Amino acid sequence: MLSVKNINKKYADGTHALKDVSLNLPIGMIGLLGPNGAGKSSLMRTLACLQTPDDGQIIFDGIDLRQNPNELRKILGYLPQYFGVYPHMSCQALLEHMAILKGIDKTTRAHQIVSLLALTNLNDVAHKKVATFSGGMRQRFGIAQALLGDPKFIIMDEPTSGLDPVERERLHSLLVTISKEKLVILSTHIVEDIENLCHHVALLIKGEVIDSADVKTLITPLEGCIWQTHIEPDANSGIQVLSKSYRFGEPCLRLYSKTKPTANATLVKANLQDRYFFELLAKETH
Ligand SMILES: Nc1ncnc2c1ncn2[C@@H]1O[C@H](COP(=O)(O)OP(=O)(O)OP(=O)(O)O)[C@@H](O)[C@H]1O
Repeated sequence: MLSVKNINKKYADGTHALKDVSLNLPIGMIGLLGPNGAGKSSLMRTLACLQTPDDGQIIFDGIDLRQNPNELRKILGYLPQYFGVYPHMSCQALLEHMAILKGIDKTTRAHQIVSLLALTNLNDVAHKKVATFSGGMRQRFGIAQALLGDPKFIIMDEPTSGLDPVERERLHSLLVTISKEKLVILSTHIVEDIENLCHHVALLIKGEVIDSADVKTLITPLEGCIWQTHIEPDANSGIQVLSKSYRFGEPCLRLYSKTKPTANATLVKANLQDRYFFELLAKETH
């Protein structure tokens, strides 16, 4: 559905934000996972044709997007990480305004706004100013505006950041609903969001694609090598500690080792976070 070939992006100050990025992404909900500064927003902005890459090709559904940016506008819905709103406009008026800017005719936009307000659960606040919305309501508004024009390709940059658990869950259901028969790219550094929502994940670190596959394929290389323990291994043992979290105040460590690393360690199922931390550690040590 989306094919990205050899994209590079260097900013004016010399930062090489995207290094020969190539990806083949299927339809459905796709997670773009990477730490702060990995290049996720740079890639999103490039895919949305909001900035030009130095080279490379982006093909969506047979359309070369760099050659035909106007075609992209017809099929793209974009929710940026931060978006401004006109302070005095109501939710409904702002959707109307954005629909006009997208060139949607009067009858279609009237229908779409009614259904999008219902989908995003904003009916009751349709006449309130978006500037007065809570973070969650604002993100739901962001999704409603991104869906105007029924786009086939949707880009969402960190849609759940800063939301409370209830709003996050509400947003997750909404994202699952809208990802049917569309390509939805969701950028985040929250591994749990990706595990909950995405069937395919692209892992981006320091501007490079480390891997891109379905979650099971990404985890498989670590199966049989992830161990859990509450006792820190000796610093000189060379055992790789992937993560250290706490449960009820007790430490919980996840270790990577091909053989049983310590007497108290238990073999556990690998998860996406293990793979993510494994790759981060590998990048740090190289
Ligand atoms: N306009 C710009 N000019 C110069 N450098 C930039 C610009 N935008 C981003 N960068 C740099 O490019 C790199 C990638 O940034 P980017 O915002 O794409 O990462 P990210 O993965 O989205 O990070 P975050 O999760 O923190 O939003 C960083 O080193 C960043 O400082």
